[in-house]
Amino acid sequence: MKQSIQKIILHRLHMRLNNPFTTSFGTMQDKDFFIIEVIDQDGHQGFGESAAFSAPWYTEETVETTLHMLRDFLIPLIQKHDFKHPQELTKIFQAVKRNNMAKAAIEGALWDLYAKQQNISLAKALGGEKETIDVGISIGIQPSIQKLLQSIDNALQQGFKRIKLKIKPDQDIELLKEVRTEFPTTPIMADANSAYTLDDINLLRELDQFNLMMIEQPLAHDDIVDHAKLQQHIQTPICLDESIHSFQDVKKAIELGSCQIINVKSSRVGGLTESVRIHDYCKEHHIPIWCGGMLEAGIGRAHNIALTSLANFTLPGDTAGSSHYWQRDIIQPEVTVENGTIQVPTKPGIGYEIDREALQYYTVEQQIFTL
Ligand SMILES: O=C(O)CCC(=O)C1=CC=C[C@@H](O)[C@@H]1C(=O)O
Ligand SMILES: [Mg+2]
Repeated sequence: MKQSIQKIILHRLHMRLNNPFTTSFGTMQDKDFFIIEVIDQDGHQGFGESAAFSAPWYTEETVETTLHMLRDFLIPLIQKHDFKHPQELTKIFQAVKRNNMAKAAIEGALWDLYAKQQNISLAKALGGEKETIDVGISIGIQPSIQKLLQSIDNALQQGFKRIKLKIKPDQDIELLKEVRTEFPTTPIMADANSAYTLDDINLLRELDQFNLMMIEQPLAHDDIVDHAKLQQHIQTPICLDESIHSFQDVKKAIELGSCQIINVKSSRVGGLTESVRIHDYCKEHHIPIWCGGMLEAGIGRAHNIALTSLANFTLPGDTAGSSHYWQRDIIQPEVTVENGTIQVPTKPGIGYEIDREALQYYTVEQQIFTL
């Protein structure tokens, strides 16, 4: 496939979220990111989207480190090496430690291109089987409990299959009590984004009364040992997010008993190839997984939908429709959710067209690399 590639274009986009997204680390309203376009000699275009935020609060990567990695290391590695399949990139990219979000951005574009060259959907290329996927919604920290209850109610009316809430110290037990009073049986999970330590074990044990589907990443972003200790003291299943950067991390976390569920974000683990490896391993070990989100625009969202079509993505992911995030998305048609489900596209590649006019509207900078 390498020989056929002629050009790589980095489009830098600025897009404003419809609603500010607040976590225990702060509030985000604007997204600065890259669309990576890879063009081959037959005119096929593959697209990927970078996930790192402007500041390193979620992982160590940022928009600027993504640019540095792509421009100075990853694109030169692609220019230098031959490959027939996007799976071979894992090995080629081994020359660069971590920087998984930068790797995933370009790997995703090459997977899309590969699927288009094969004239099959990206979902099929990855081994996906589902025709529709169940989705949930992630609700950021709200200014008041009334606002939160209202947001949950809205989400349920739209049909989302589960609700993810953000919690943090002082906005946990009381908040969940109020939520459970209003919504006693709704499938609800809580994401702590590493806001607690093992000293909070008694408080975290109190969460068991709320019958949550899971608690996501309660302890440190780089821990799997304390999570294993915590899991022995609480009934609520632990789901790991920030702690998982690779297939190896998954193996160790399962072996240690650090979690019962995994949130797979292809950006965080370095791409789709690693995500499929994680999927297959978790399936074999009866660990349910779901696809997380990074407030992506349409291209990243399309990749998430294709990935979620694999069989062991048994729990609803954080994949709301385009209009939840954006005034106007960069794909056509936009992603729509009906009764809490999204149709997996069957057209070649990601299965959505790029809205060139929207892409241009949001673009602030462009760099072209020839091969
Ligand atoms: O809607 C989405 O894309 C999911 C948003 C979401 O919950 C998150 C996005 C990015 C970082 C985190 O705060 C959080 C998560 O931890 O999963
Ligand atoms: Mg999370």
